[in-house]
Amino acid sequence: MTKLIGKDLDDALATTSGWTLIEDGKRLSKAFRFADFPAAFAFMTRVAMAAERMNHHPDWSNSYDRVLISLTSHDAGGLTSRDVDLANRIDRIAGDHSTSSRN
Ligand SMILES: C[C@H](O)[C@H](O)[C@H]1CNC2=NC(N)=NC(=O)C2=N1
Repeated sequence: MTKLIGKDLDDALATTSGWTLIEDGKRLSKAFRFADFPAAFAFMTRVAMAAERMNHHPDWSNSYDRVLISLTSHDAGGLTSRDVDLANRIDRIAGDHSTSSRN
């Protein structure tokens, strides 16, 4: 899988919503907030199953009703289409859990 840089990275990011580039464009990051811990953990459970199906996994942390997610392709040392696909999949799942998401 080739690393996304420059215009290819910009074009791919244009398909995502609310994700922030960090670490010199090597990682995408987004913070989510849910109604409570059970809602946050239900979201994480669904994302975990999607990640396992895609064989592409997030780096994330959870504090009560908040989940902080960052995505990178460890084997490519930067961002690939897998990260963009997973970001969009995560947003669809979050939408099902009526969250207020922000960077
Ligand atoms: C062995 C397994 O296929 C690899 O470790 C996969 C698993 N999930 C992964 N997830 C992410 N984010 N980056 C990877 O390089 C990666 N590699």
